[in-house]
Amino acid sequence: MKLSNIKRFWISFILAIPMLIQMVAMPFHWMMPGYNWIALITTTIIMAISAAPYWESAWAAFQKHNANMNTLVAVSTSVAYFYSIFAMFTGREVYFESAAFVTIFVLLGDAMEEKMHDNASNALAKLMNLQAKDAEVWRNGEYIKIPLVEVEVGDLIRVKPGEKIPVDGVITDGSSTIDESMVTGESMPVAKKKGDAVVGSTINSNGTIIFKATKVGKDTMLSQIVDLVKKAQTSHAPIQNITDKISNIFVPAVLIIAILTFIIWFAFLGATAVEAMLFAVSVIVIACPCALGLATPTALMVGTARSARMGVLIKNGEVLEEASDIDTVVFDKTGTITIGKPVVTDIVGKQDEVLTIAASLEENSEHPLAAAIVNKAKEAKVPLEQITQFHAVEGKGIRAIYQKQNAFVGSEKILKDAKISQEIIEQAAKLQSQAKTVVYVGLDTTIIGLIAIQDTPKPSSKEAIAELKKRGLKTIMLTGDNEKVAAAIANEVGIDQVIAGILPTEKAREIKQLQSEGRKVAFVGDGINDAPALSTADVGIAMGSGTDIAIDSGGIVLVQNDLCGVVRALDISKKTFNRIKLNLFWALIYNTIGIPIAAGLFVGLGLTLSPELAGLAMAFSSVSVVSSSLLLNKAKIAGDSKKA
Ligand SMILES: Nc1ncnc2c1ncn2[C@@H]1O[C@H](COP(=O)(O)OP(=O)(O)OP(=O)(O)O)[C@@H](O)[C@H]1O
Ligand SMILES: [Cu+]
Repeated sequence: MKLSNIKRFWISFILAIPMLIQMVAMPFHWMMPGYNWIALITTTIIMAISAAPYWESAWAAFQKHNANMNTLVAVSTSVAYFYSIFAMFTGREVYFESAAFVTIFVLLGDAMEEKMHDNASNALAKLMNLQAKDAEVWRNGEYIKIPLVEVEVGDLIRVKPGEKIPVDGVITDGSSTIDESMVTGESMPVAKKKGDAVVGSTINSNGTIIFKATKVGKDTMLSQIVDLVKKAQTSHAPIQNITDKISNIFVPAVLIIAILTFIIWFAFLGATAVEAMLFAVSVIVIACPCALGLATPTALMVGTARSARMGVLIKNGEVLEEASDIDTVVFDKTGTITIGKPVVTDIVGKQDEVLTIAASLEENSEHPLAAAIVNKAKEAKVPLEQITQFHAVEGKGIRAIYQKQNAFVGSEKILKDAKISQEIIEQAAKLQSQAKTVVYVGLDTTIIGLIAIQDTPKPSSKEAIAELKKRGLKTIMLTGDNEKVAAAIANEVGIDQVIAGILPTEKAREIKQLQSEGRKVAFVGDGINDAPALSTADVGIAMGSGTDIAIDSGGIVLVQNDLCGVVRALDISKKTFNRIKLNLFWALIYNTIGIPIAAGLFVGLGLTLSPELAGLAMAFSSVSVVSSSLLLNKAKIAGDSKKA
């Protein structure tokens, strides 16, 4: 028979009601008829149902020469129980209620934790239930409704206004606004048109759209989020090692203190054996560190779920602990601080010639700047020419043979011995100071022109950086771009410091350098080519694009492509970790204050603690730890408008 802790708690509690009545009636000198027998029978059932699992676990630990929390529960309850049986048949006073209530109170803590686990997994199950049940899919010349599980990658799916989008995909026809709040935490609906990505389980509000499924089943973004949160909730935080260590010394120490308490009272202070035994049992009960064991997991469970609702996915307790202690935030520039969709703004030199050569080369490049130049060429309708021997010089630019001449496009670093006129130098400096990236376009040893490209900061970057600085964090921008451009952008968004002109491969080294100066560094990047920097930093924060999450790359993943998520991530980590510390404090203070009282040190002041009261205090400390963790749902987090 496998009963849940919650059920066991209620059964035991109901069985214990007669003993409770007797305890209340005691001061009025009323004795329940047949009380001893009633107490013996009900307590025996309670021991069998509720105490036995603790005894078994304690016995298993004892065989391995270990002692754990269950040892304390087992020793205290079995001493009270077996002594009471002995007392009953030798005509002495019984203490069945001590055994029963200590068991019930220990169970209360366990039941609360179980309840929290259930609630947490229910919340996740609810998230999965957000999925549509079926989908309207194009099959054999018409749209037909099929169950969700039968949808395959590549299917064309029609979604009408007010319906749920069944799986992840890309719109092929139509446009609409879509409510993505359940996945991103963003409450504003997002306008989407042909070519835009959609996420399963979000709600289509006003237009009919047709989209092509790209991810189904376990691969959808929602499934991945649920998986990640599940893992995070049951993960371990390093601070728990302290808890484990404390428990390891604690339990044997408590048993020794209990034995000493018994000996001192009985042998030196003139107490009867029964009185001395009750002091010892109280010591064991009050010292039971079950609240200590609840302190970290319950807070982690609430904190990681809360952050997921805001579009911040924290991978595990270790990341959360690190993130609570960050003093420096390093940002990648392109696509992180800026939108990442650069556009050509100025061309210096013979416009058509410069653009033709640059675009002919850039057509072969994957760099974001290349897309800007190729787009501009299309817009200006200049013809592109064939090139040969293309090669990209990482972090510098590109080279190729264009009409038998050496052509190149890139930063100062690619120029080598090309001659630059004073006029070009001045032009470049002027454009750079306007926060525009300047690339040089050259043939053999002459610079034939410049192309200025602008990538504007995201609207939220400035505000997010101001919030970080308000929290006393140092902000640094890391970029391969030129110093002047970097400084201009940094100035625009309020970044403290720039590290510019570095190669992509050097980014991780720059972070190590900061760490060697004693800084605790978070790196924020887009997760595509920043993997080494993300993993070198104490905390790697990877930005998602709102429809795709780079789950592997960072310890923290932001669902939205927005720096406000960084502020939220650091805030919730700090709040959760502080809550863990507070929980540990409360869990320990009960034991520390309780033990001397239970041992009878303050008998002179009339202050004592019976085993039942000790059990109540212990239960109360578990309850206060669990409630304190639940309060994290209510803690104020910047930018979280949703009520928990
Ligand atoms: N395909 C290219 N076309 C033109 N210039 C290029 C190209 N690739 C690199 N460059 C030049 O090299 C510089 C550094 O490039 P890199 O890719 O390291 O960084 P970035 O994209 O400018 O900025 P960030 O480091 O913030 O992503 C660019 O600013 C540009 O001047
Ligand atoms: Cu306990």
